[in-house]
Amino acid sequence: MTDLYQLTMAYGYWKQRRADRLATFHLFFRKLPFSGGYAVAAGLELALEYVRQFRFDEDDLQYLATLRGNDERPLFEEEFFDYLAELRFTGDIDAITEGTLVFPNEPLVRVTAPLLIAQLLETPLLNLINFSTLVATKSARICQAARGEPVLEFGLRRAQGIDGGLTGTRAAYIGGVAATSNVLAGKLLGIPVRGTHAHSWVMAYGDEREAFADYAEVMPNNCVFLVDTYDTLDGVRHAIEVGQDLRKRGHQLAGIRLDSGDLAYLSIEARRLLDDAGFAEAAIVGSSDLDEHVIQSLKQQGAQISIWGVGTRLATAYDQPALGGVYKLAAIQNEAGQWEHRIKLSEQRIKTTIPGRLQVRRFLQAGQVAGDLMYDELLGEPDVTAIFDPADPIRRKKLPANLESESLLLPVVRQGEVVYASPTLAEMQARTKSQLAQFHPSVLRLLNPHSYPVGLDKNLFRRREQLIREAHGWREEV
Ligand SMILES: Nc1ncnc2c1ncn2[C@@H]1O[C@H](COP(=O)(O)OP(=O)(O)OP(=O)(O)O)[C@@H](O)[C@H]1O
Ligand SMILES: O=P(O)(O)OC[C@H]1O[C@H](OP(=O)(O)OP(=O)(O)O)[C@H](O)[C@@H]1O
Ligand SMILES: O=C(O)c1cccnc1
Repeated sequence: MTDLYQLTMAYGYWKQRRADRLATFHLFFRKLPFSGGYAVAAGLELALEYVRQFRFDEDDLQYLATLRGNDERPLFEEEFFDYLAELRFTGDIDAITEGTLVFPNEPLVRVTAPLLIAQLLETPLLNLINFSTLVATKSARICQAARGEPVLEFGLRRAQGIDGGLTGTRAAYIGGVAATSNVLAGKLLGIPVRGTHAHSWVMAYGDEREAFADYAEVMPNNCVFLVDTYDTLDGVRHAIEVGQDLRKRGHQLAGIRLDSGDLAYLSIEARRLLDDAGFAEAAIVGSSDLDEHVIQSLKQQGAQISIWGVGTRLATAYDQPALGGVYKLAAIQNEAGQWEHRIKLSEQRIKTTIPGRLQVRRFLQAGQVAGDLMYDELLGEPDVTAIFDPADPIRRKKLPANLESESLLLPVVRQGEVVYASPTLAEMQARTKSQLAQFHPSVLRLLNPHSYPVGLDKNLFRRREQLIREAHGWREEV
């Protein structure tokens, strides 16, 4: 599971005897998704499982042997397959744990390994981390808009294939949803599952009251009636009537679901009808193309929805279909075994990479985050006096002395062995929640958020500026 060009480079490194030089790569994104103020890291456990299982099977090699160049000769020579057959991941990986809030340019994953294998991991790591981080972020935004009320993930039918559905549900759960309609995710990942019924149940009967009554007969302990098939408020009245019968049988009407029309108006009216009939405990589930913006607007309108069903726009990260995470070489050993920095220039300053072997230190002040400082372990201990914006040399944030801090990149693989026990998904979800509590609301707001200070320590900033000058062939500082 990789792109062909990773294998063409791997072949080249092997032939040119560069395969075993140690190199450090960073996986990071440059721009926050959804025009938001934060992202939620996710996908690490999946990436570690990939690394654990990494190897070329016999049938993989047989397939690669069929590939031809433009002269119809084999692309790879036979001995390369003997090499690949023995190849295992032998390097080190450090990574930011799932559920951590992350920001542009910070390495979410750092790989230090023989060049050939570190390169081969580019595509799978990006595939596994990008989508999960994107959906976990979307989920956190949606849950934030719901202000602690349960969000149910209903997106499987619109997800990008089976794996998109499963991975999407996993990430949505890390971001904060309470449960999913996705039974496969329940079975395989232990995520709580919930479900109501569809319009087809009511349409199969024609008579709505009879449909609700029959449903209540077979499933008295899971009655959330979808009331909008014909006339929504009549539907609420029918739900109440069946709820009264349920009570006589010793059960409770769990709630109703609204799936069309003006959800603010209808939920307020439905709440009144339910309360007047003595069903104050019955929940009102709202669904219908919801996302964080619609939920926020409904809240502002006083909508009486207590559970939010969100499908398409969550599972597909509808307004931004991809996170632009990249994987860049930042340092490599030379022939003598000494580490050298590497930088990629760009006309856009923000796209010029950050060289070195990076660690991220997050500073805390009175329980709230103060800023993230990236530094280069190859240059030694960080200078913790200020955070320099890599995109703008004028912008820097001074850090008070003796602040509490935490290193975000943790050792997860050492010499090819996974040394990190992934937390449970529920623990990852709890981490997202506790992380969100550490950030100022101005960073978290959905519209035009304040940008959180993330940058380089003085040593790395200077080193990078020097490398930029050298790469341009400028000798003097201007
Ligand atoms: N009061 C409201 N304020 C803002 N947005 C709302 C409000 N009520 C509903 N919406 C949103 O407006 C959109 C309405 O969608 P649309 O007009 O396509 O049809 P619908 O009412 O859901 O009916 P149907 O499903 O039958 O097509 C949905 O995204 C819904 O979440
Ligand atoms: O709107 P979403 O956020 O994707 O939530 C899931 C939707 O899936 C179901 O209906 P479906 O979309 O199949 O049909 P409908 O649009 O006609 O209700 C459900 O009734 C929700 O409307
Ligand atoms: O259980 C539900 O209400 C549900 C499940 C999937 C999609 N829409 C709604």
